[in-house]
Amino acid sequence: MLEVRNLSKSFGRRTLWSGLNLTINGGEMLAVTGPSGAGKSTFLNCIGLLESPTSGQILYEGGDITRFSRRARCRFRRDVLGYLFQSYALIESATVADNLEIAVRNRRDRGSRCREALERVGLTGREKEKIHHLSGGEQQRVALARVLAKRPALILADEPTGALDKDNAAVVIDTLREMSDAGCVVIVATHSDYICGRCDAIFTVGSTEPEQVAQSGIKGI
Ligand SMILES: Nc1ncnc2c1ncn2[C@@H]1O[C@H](COP(=O)(O)OP(=O)(O)OP(=O)(O)O)[C@@H](O)[C@H]1O
Repeated sequence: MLEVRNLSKSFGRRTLWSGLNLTINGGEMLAVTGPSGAGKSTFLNCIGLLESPTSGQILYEGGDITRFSRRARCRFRRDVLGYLFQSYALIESATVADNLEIAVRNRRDRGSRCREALERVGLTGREKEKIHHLSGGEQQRVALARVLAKRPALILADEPTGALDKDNAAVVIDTLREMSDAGCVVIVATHSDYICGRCDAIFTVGSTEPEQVAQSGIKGI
């Protein structure tokens, strides 16, 4: 379970957002929306420990991750978190297989997990290709396969379909929905009404609590 309590973020004198509260359980998928510049990426980056909030708490399984030591932050990123960026964030000069294998710590099932993940995103047989030879849609499917192979409990996806055509976007959203249904906490920053409709709740950055889309346990606190 992830809880955000009274979270605020300012850059200098500019307050992006303040007093954010939400609770999201495993098995739930939350859309984070709001106008360009509202601070969606910054919100995800605070949860992903890439940025620090100005005040408030982010609790994961009861522990305040904003107070983690350097070592605990590394462990959290390594063991819990999966990040999917609009810009893919792959190692371009490396192969598809290299980009996936780096995400799986357990050597014993590394090969099978990577194969399964590539099959799920429709890239079986492409293991030896270099990332920079792939199309944008294929690169995002590799990034998605990397998250699948890693099997994180918390997935942060920042505009994951922003640069994709309809078919590739559908693979990404269907897969994130499946991972959520399998028990992950999934948070997606998006401008897309379609993606908002696939989520259990919508959180508009700038408001203080999420709005329900369907029956779900996500609630403001
Ligand atoms: N390190 C920083 N220092 C100062 N300002 C920053 C920093 N990072 C982000 N900002 C500003 O914070 C605001 C919110 O940025 P952010 O990328 O979180 O917005 P967003 O809602 O994700 O936007 P978009 O929908 O366009 O991606 C922007 O005006 C940005 O310039």
